[in-house]
Amino acid sequence: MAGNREADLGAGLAVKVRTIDELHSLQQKKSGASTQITSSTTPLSEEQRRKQQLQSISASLASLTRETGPKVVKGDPARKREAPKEVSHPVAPTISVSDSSLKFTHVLYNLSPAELYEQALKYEKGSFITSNGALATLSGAKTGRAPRDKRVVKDHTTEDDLWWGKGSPNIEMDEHTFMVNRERAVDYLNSLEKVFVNDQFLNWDPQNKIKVRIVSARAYHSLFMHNMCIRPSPEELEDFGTPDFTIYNAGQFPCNRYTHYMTSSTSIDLNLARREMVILGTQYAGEMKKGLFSVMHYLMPKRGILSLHSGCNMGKDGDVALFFGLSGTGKTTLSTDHNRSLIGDDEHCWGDNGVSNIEGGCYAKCIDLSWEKEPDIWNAIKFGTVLENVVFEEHTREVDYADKSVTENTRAAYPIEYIPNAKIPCVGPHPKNVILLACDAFGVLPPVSKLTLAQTMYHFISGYTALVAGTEEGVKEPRATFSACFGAAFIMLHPTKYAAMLADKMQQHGATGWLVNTGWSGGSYGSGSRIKLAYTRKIIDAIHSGSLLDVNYKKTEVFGLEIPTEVEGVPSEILDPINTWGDKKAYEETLLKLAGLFRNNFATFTDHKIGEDDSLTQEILAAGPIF
Ligand SMILES: Nc1ncnc2c1ncn2[C@@H]1O[C@H](COP(=O)(O)OP(=O)(O)O)[C@@H](O)[C@H]1O
Ligand SMILES: C=C(OP(=O)(O)O)C(=O)O
Ligand SMILES: [Ca+2]
Ligand SMILES: [Mn+2]
Repeated sequence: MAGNREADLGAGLAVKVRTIDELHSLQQKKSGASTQITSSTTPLSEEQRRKQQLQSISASLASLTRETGPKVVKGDPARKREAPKEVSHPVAPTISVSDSSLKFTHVLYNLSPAELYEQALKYEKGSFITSNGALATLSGAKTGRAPRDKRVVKDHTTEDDLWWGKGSPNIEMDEHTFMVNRERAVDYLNSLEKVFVNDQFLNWDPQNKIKVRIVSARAYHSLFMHNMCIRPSPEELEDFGTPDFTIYNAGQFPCNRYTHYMTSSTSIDLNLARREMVILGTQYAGEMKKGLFSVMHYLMPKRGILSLHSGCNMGKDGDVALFFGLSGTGKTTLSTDHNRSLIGDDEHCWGDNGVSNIEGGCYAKCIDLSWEKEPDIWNAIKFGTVLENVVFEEHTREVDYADKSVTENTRAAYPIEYIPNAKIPCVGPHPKNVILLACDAFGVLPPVSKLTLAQTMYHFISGYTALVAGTEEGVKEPRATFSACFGAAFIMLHPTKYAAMLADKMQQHGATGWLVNTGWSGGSYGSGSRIKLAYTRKIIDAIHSGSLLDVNYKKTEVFGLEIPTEVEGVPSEILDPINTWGDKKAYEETLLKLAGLFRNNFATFTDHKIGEDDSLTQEILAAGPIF
């Protein structure tokens, strides 16, 4: 027995392999990702399914103006044992066709975060693991969106459907130019040894789910979209089929300035008829998520569903709040609330059954992030999270969130379930409160005011904020901005269309509108200071609990806003901004200056009717500042 035991021990400790290669082959086992299909139709064999998938990807990457593109094969070119065997082209290329068709492009299909980390760390300069486990990446020369380079194809349908001209974000291009850029992007992607393909979903409302495919050249982009879109289950992926919308992200490669309509080396092109988007000349990952948001702003209203640039959360009693606001006004920060479940931080739909998040992740600003102020966001920065453009200590890899050396617009993209109280699936009932966030750099808007429906519409259409530096290119300090529907950069139809839908839904479901200034108090930017996040949170708490409906109000001059005289946990004197200004005359002047800006901005909307109801249009026009 004793002798045998020794032999057993020896056998148990030694690995049963004969070569090092065999040993390495033991390390990674195939997971049984594919489950038994229980549908009534004849199930496809694993091989048939793979073949269909490859054909679909191959079709996405086909160069439309050439005989063929390269051969598409699945798998990492670095893994020699998966030598390309399968060729998906219907016709075998002959030597008379171009060289590109003789080449192989490997497709890295829906890789896991761990695999994407390895790809990024091995092949993409500027990729590092930070001490919290996140993947730090650099987005290159562009660290914010480029709205002046966003183009939309004007064709016979979009010509009448979309909002064009002054104030519209839709810069026109023609179909031919789109195809020139598309071919440029596809050729660039096909010239690479490998591309990443993500097949994912948008919209948690099962009846209005959209299938998206993202073809990109960087693991960073693939991981970003893995986090930001809804992740399919293995079964859903097997049944994915043809995508409803495809992004070609060739961001490392510029557009050609000799191409008609091009004004810089960057172009983000949307073709609604082809259901495609092409990105050239910018690697800022936010373009992809916001590009898809634009698509939803077109598709959803066609179905009677309102698309919203808002955060959304829900209390224990099922009370839902929407947080509208431009970049940097606090949608992500304030919808991430330890006492409430998070439905989403940025993009939602409001339909007949309630609200649904469009995305599967959050994209938080992380400049000056601290555990004390934003613990949930801090804790979400861990393995799997993409940390864009942050600076870290070279040895410990500890992130310095205060460092703006690369950009002010540093970001973290993480799956929504990284927030502990995320509501999965990300849907909820009809909203009770609609909170309009404005970061007022002039420091004259009250920290909170209760709005009438007409005022809510007036401020929704105005979409005022001081654009905080960073998210859009070339903005170095806060500046007053008006952006219709708090998202003019993303809306596709005329703002009054969305406004009419919002008014209708708010009326139907009895939602209360609020205006919350998360910006300056005690003076304008430069002399005053930003309202403490802790105070804003107290104000938001009082809105959620309903207690703010039961306090006394007074009406402000000029803007005619109803402001509470007290809010629990907030010093009463700051509730009326005039109290916080030392120089009262300067306050009056600044107030009138801002009112003038509002009036000028709204002039473009005065000729438009909002919905069917003429009296509402008149009320909205009267709900602006009076001076
Ligand atoms: N009073 C305040 N309310 C909300 N955010 C504030 C406030 N003061 C400072 N901030 C900061 O402003 C930023 C808001 O950004 P974020 O929530 O990402 O905006 P959005 O999601 O609307 O783009 C965060 O960095 C947050 O810490
Ligand atoms: C990513 C963006 O959204 P936000 O700043 O609203 O979070 C953006 O506007 O580029
Ligand atoms: Ca946004
Ligand atoms: Mn945000």
